Amino acid sequence: MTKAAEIDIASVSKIYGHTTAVHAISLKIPAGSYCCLLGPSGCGKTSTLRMIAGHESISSGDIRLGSKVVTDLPPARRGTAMMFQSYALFPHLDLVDNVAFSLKMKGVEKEERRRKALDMLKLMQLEPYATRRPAQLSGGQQQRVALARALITDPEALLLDEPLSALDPFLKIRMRAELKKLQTSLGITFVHVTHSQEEAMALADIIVVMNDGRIEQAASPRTVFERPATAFVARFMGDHNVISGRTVETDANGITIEVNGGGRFQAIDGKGEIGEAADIAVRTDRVRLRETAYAGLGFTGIVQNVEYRGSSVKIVVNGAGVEDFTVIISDTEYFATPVKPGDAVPLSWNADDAIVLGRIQH
Ligand SMILES: Nc1ncnc2c1ncn2[C@@H]1O[C@H](COP(=O)(O)OP(=O)(O)OP(=O)(O)O)[C@@H](O)[C@H]1O
Repeated sequence: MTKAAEIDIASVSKIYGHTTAVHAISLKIPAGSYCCLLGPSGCGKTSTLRMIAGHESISSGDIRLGSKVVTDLPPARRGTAMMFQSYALFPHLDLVDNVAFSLKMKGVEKEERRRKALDMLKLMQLEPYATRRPAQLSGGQQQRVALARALITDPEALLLDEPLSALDPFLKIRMRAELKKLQTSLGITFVHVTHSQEEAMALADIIVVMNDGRIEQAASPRTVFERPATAFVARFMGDHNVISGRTVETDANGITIEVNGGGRFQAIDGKGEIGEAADIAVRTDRVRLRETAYAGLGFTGIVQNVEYRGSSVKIVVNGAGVEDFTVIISDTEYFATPVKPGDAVPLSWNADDAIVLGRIQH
């Protein structure tokens, strides 16, 4: 099982009646990569996954798996396999028959499909439970049966719809590591739908952040986190302050924006037209407290709230026309000289910790 296929989604839309769930998205998922489709409820990630699987028709556009256009092929002929959120196991069948089910549908004769199912159960370390029914297993074991059942068809790509959501937090983290290990050892393309940025960061080679049926950014976890393309991505990934204003200056290094009724802020790495609405992002953990701000790279604000988090402390500040500006500092730094609500504190950051965010048309 070493074959893997690139998935090429070209200008694909999904329209349900009057609702456009997916707006002409284009995306190439490299062969053998772990891709997470990430976004809030209703952003179109499940529709996208189901169109790749063939469980949902494609309203317009094309999907290729490797060199094959699969747009109009039924699920079983695409070379993909899907693992459902609820696992969709048959309660009255034992594990061998659950796992062998799709081979039975394909007309594979009994001995061969039992042998393949047992091999698959062995791969998932479920061999001792082969004669049990799903209800006699733990949540994590049921998930492994669902994986075995999807993988028995020897797919080029495995599609997973919120595969960890039914598990308790402890098991979720353990199964997450197992999924990653499995993907690495099989070498096939995984596409995994999740609304958890932490899960996507932990697993993915490519994170595709979706919002309102569109792709806001598709890049490595590090790029998505350190260089969010849009205000939506910066907010959704968390740990960024988004400052919105209008561009008042531009130069080769970037732009300066002015916040409505407030201060001016510089950011690198972006372009803008004078007078245009613009957003910049500043990492919450890159802001320094009590160092005097120099032009455009900080401001003095009033502390609104202080939250102790153990190894760090979260401080929320208002000032210069910016509300709820969040600063995360280490517990050591905080307790050396604590601040409290009502205190005025200067904040500053380095030029390369403020980046210009793009806007996409909705
Ligand atoms: N069968 C359907 N008929 C009509 N509208 C649908 C159908 N399925 C999904 N939608 C709508 O399409 C949009 C995208 O749904 P989709 O399930 O793809 O989102 P999602 O990002 O996977 O959300 P969730 O995380 O809640 O599953 C939503 O507005 C949803 O209400």
